Amino acid sequence: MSLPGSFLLSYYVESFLGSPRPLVDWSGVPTIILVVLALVMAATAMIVRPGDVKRPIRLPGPPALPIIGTRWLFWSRYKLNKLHEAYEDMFRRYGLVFVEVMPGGATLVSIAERGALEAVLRTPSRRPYRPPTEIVQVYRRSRPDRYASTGLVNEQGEKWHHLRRHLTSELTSPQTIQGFIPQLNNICDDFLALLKNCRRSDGTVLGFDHLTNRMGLESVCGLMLGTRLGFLERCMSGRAATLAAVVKAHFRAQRDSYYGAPLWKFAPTTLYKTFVKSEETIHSIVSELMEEARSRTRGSSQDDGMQEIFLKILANPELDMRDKKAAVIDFITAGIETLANSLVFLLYLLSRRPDWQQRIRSELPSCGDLGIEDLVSAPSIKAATNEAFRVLPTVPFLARLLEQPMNIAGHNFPAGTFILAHTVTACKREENFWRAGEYLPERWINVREPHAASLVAPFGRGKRMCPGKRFVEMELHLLVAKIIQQWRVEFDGEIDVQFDFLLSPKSPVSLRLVEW
Ligand code: HEM
Repeated sequence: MSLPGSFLLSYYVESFLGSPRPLVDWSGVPTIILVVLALVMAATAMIVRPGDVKRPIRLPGPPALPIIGTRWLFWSRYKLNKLHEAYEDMFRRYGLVFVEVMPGGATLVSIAERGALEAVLRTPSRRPYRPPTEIVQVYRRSRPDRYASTGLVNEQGEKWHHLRRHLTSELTSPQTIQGFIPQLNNICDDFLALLKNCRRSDGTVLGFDHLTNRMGLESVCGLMLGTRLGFLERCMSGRAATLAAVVKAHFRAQRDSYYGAPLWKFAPTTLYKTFVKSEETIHSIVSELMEEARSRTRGSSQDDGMQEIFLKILANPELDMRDKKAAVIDFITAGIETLANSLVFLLYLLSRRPDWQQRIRSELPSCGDLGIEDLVSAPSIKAATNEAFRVLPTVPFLARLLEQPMNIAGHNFPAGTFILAHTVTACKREENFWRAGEYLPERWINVREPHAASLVAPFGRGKRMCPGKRFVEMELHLLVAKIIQQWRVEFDGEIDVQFDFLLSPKSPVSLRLVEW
């Protein structure tokens, strides 16, 4: 079926299903828009050849069609859940700097050339502009009762700066995060106990990714809400399972709104409804959790690192209560999958290096709680983690809008150009790393040139860098240490990676934890 045909069909199917419309009532406007769109596309496709469409920036790139630009590629040639492979293919076809044309004519420049990446990511900026996810913006702006802003992840300029200043100072403070280590030891021990329970006699853990998701939930909620929530108990509550599922749906809906047909902007499509449902479910679960955490902390004399972040956010008079809640939602959704996926990828890559696992084990005490000093005296863990972030990070590219005109790789780009900085593609190139395609943690201990370390940016760069970085690194190091203290990690074959707005392992993942 033709593309306009599919648009219309999906709209009418959804209309017949008759669910309530979350946007204003357009009554009939979608039909008119879609019919006009279909007619214009059909007419222009007959008279304009793809090569005739003018690119606003003269650079190589896929052929652009009228109205939909180069987006047709993601609806035909490439699969959305393999977007990372699609970009690899486009870099092969068009070179390390190429341009896509978005629906409506704006350009999107993808770069994977070292000089270009360094120029974009190192340009100092007080308020870096990361293009917001439009579907989040549209929905949150339609709910002023719940949201005073579009939130830290999606805000820009002064509003972003205000949120960032008031929400992240505790999270990025080394003292606060190091104060969390006793609780993190407990969370890791509970995760290991859960793994033990789920291990078969040969050491296989089926659905390892689901368990890491629960660990992500428990630790990020623990960090943000200041209390343990029981996601690692043997029988997980329905609420935890729901939260894990809706966070996944939330990411997928964002991915589809970005790269799929932009129909949701005109009509309440299934995609928009899925997004709204996931956002609303997350909002109501997080509201409940915040209430519970508040009453538990009121009644407890517990005075440890865990409560600090939550209580300080709650007590901050500079923030609107809606912004406090939105922040907890954003931190939790930003943290769970990223952390869980990173752990799966790291253990998968380590399974190829039993010798490196031995080396890690030899640097650790044989059992017991681990402190910062134990992690510092095990440099092989840091090397293994850095190398996993180089080879298989969960965020494969960073998005920026240029604040000033810039010359990149010999081309002049105006201010406002939308750039996708593909750090992971650059990290896999031989001119940037010695034996770039291999997982070699030793390169982080004995550097072999070329070694463009600045290209490894799993948490982003500059002032918009991930505020969870310090916490995540500590937690990943602790988890790897505790797992390797007990078991050797094995995995058969290659892991199947898909793009769910983040790079994720295709579920379910099974790996083996074998006694030493
Ligand atoms: C392995 C785990 C994680 C990875 C790989 C990761 C990665 C990233 C990346 C690449 C960005 C964009 C940075 C940029 O544009 O320069 C980001 C932003 C962000 N991350 Fe993370 N993240 C992780 C975990 C977390 C956790 C645990 C939290 C919360 C506790 C968190 C909260 C955020 C927030 C709020 C932003 C938006 C910051 C802003 O725009 O100012 N992330 N993260």
